Amino acid sequence: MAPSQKQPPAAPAQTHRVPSLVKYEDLLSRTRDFSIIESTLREGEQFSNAFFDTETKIAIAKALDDFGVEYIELTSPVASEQSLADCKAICQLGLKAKILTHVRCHMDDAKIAVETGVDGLDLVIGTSSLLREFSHGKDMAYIEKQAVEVINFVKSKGLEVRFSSEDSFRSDLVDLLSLYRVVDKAGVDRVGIADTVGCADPRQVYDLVRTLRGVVSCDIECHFHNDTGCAIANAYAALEAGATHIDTSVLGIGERNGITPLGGLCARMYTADREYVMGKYKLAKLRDIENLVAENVQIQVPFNNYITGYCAFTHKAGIHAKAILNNPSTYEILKPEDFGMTRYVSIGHRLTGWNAVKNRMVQLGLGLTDAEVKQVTAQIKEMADIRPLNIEEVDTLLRKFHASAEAERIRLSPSDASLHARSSNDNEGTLTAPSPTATDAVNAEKSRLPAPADVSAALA
Ligand SMILES: CC(=O)SCCNC(=O)CCNC(=O)[C@H](O)C(C)(C)COP(=O)(O)OP(=O)(O)OC[C@H]1O[C@@H](n2cnc3c(N)ncnc32)[C@H](O)[C@@H]1OP(=O)(O)O
Ligand SMILES: O=C(O)CCC(=O)C(=O)O
Ligand SMILES: [Zn+2]
Repeated sequence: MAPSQKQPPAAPAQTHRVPSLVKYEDLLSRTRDFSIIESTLREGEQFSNAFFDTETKIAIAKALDDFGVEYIELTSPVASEQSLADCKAICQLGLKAKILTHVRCHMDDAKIAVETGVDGLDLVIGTSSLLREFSHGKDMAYIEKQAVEVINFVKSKGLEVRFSSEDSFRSDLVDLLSLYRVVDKAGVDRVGIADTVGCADPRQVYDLVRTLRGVVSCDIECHFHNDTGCAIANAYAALEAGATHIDTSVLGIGERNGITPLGGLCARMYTADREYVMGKYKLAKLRDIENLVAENVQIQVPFNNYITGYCAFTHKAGIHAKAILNNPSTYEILKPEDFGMTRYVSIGHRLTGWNAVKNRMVQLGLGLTDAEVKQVTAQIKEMADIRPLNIEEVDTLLRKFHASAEAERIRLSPSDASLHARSSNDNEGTLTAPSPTATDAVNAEKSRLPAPADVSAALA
């Protein structure tokens, strides 16, 4: 570019807003200052397949503690003798995370719970007319009186206490806010909002939490079911509106199809503030925690799971692959290495492109000219029109192609052969080979259909 055409140097990126331009919404937001209440050992135990013996509960609690969640919520000790014993056992582990147990807002339950050694109680009672009529049969006046009584009792024991209204989004708003005002005045540490049936959308969540933020001075916890697919978005909207605590479970397990998943919430919050999330959670442990829980409840980690799904960092189409190899930010919002994962570029299919194939050639140490890479890419596409090839089949094809290209070069001009081979090795810095955490993606490729005769013959 001629000197006269030079652009002025770019202004430094603006990282802080001028105070007068900070919006009220930004001041409310807790997306950079929130806590996770991990409820795999409470809500997760309500998942249809869940049965956690003591040893498993302890392993899960330790893993979550190591990951860095701020709270671990346990099943009510009133549920069974073993639940009581397990609650006590987990309290004795000396974990960094605070241990909570989840009980009905009733003195009988609270009296048992405060003796277990927990750091706090999560009290709950249904406030929607449906639950008042068909679950516990109590009216709002009774609920209010009971709530204050139980809160005072728990506080008198020096424990943290949260009060939550089950089915908040189908409860009367005036009833709800009056109740929360009363419990806030009674000195509750947190109030909870629960979308028990998964009916809420992010806008409703934002409105309710923001309104509540103006009514109570205590912390606000939110619990979102995923029946209509909004559990993560709702959690994010709640934090934007000033909620301070979000309930999660590993892989989202819980009643019906569950709640906000721990991994999904991490992915979302990392996108909002990578350093903050990486600073407080050991993200590379997610995969092991999910595998531990999946194995215990006899499910597979879903293919499209946030972060750890087998194809979460697999890139396929040629246009994507080229750009990814030049700069991964082009098609990745999450950096796989931040989660102990590995990127994988899949090439044995008809959507592949020569840039991706060239990259694989370089990985294999096989030098070809760009024109030759384009030729072998055409061969891959032709074969992959019959069925996709796995990585070993692609490698076989590339090696065969390379050997015959080399032989041809030597035949034509023996002294120039090695020059050709070296000329295309200029892309080494951008390589991405299948590696241990990409093995799921590689194995999936291998397990596809057996080779039809014409494909196998070409590779033989
Ligand atoms: C939305 C949620 O996930 S809330 C959390 C759900 N968790 C659990 O249910 C924990 C596991 N539950 C259990 O082990 C049992 O249900 C128990 C021990 C809590 C109660 O068992 P049971 O006494 O046999 O009652 P059952 O489960 O049939 O019915 C629930 C009882 O709790 C009462 N109840 C429900 N919510 C509340 C509440 N917040 N405060 C007081 N009582 C309540 C109901 O009225 C009903 O009592 P009743 O029929 O004896 O009058
Ligand atoms: O205690 C809470 O806030 C939530 C209880 C619960 O699991 C629900 O309402 O779905
Ligand atoms: Zn729930």
